[in-house]
Amino acid sequence: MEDTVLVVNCGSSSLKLALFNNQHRKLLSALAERLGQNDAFAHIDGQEGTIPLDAGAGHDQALDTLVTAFRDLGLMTTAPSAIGHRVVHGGETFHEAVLIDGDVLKAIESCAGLAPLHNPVNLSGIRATLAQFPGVPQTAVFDTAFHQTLPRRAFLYALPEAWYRDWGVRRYGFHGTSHAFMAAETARLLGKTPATTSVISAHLGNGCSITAIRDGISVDTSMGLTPLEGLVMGTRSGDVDPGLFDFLSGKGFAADEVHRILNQESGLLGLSGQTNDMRSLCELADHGHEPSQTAIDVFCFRLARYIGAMMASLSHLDALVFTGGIGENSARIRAETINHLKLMGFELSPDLNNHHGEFSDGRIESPDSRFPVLVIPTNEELVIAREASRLAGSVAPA
Ligand SMILES: Nc1ncnc2c1ncn2[C@@H]1O[C@H](COP(=O)(O)OP(=O)(O)O)[C@@H](O)[C@H]1O
Ligand SMILES: CC(=O)OP(=O)(O)O
Ligand SMILES: [Mg+2]
Repeated sequence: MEDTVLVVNCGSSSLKLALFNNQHRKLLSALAERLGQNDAFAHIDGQEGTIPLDAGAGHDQALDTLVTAFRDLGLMTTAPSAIGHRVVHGGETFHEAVLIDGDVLKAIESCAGLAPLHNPVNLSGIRATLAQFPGVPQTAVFDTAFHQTLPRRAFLYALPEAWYRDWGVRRYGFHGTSHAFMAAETARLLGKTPATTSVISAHLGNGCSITAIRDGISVDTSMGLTPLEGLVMGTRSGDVDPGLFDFLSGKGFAADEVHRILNQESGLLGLSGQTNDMRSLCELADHGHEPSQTAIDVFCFRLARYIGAMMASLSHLDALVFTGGIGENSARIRAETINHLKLMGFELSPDLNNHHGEFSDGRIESPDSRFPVLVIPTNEELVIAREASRLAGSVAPA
């Protein structure tokens, strides 16, 4: 029986599972969605139909249901030899992936206040696999770890210094696993080494962030204390004027209400009044729905501004790279964004941008562009699987 690695990615309302073999080839993947709601369901890739979940099912129940289904279908005949978890917030405690033990669990718990939508569900995924697979080495891979190299000038807010010293109020940055993968892939595609490659990496999924990577190291990023800062996202506002809070409190809004609206009812959903899904938004805009086009315009303009801002941290640029569901699939969003950056010398080839999937080098810039522009599919799960098997390999067999 070959060794396998199970990768668990608990998002705020979803659970993604993937099983890799010891060559790090993906054998199996599954998704549970709408967790905590009445219509929660799960789906195993390659299988017909969906698996209903109990109304209000949480991450632990979804995980148990999917693992049972894997076993029943004969897709998972032995326990995995390692398990890797995506953990969103590692604070300043974690600079790299770690094997999970009681102390690590406590430390992840202590970061939960900084990522209330993410860390509690990450912990519930870890507890569920600890119960399902006792004795299997489990690894936590942190979104924040790659950004622990940010210089002070990039991670400090201009706030009373004691807030950082006493409470850890600073910019942490997220999606680090994806940005690290982008840096390595860009170097590979350009025939360079990561340590000499400087990249601006735009991860555009439901959550969106952009990172400046100087010679392989994260030196600036758009997300901050929490994954709310920065770019426009599916349901998150990204940057707003902090003066908004006082204004809204004058209108009778409580702090937790504002928090919920900025996280769950803003971004593309808030602007369009229709959907947080970029693909649907593009279709609506094509049918003349003006608020959807406005949402797209605000998204692209904010992104272009941030690409410009990331230049301040670099001494040279090897490539601008797009990834995540939007970055990988939407030629329109890439074109509208790059259109704002003519003065900086970015220019796309419309043909390569529209047909990038047909070429293996990922390049989409025009011959006149000052900088290469690439589209690279991210693979956070693969990175987590590699880290989990590397660290499990360091555990002495019982
Ligand atoms: N062809 C497309 N055009 C525009 N947007 C797309 C396209 N395909 C996927 N997307 C968008 O990608 C986003 C989801 O990104 P993804 O990285 O899969 O999400 P998550 O952050 O949940 O992993 C959605 O807004 C979806 O509409
Ligand atoms: C940190 C973050 O924003 O994660 P996601 O994109 O999975 O919501
Ligand atoms: Mg994602």
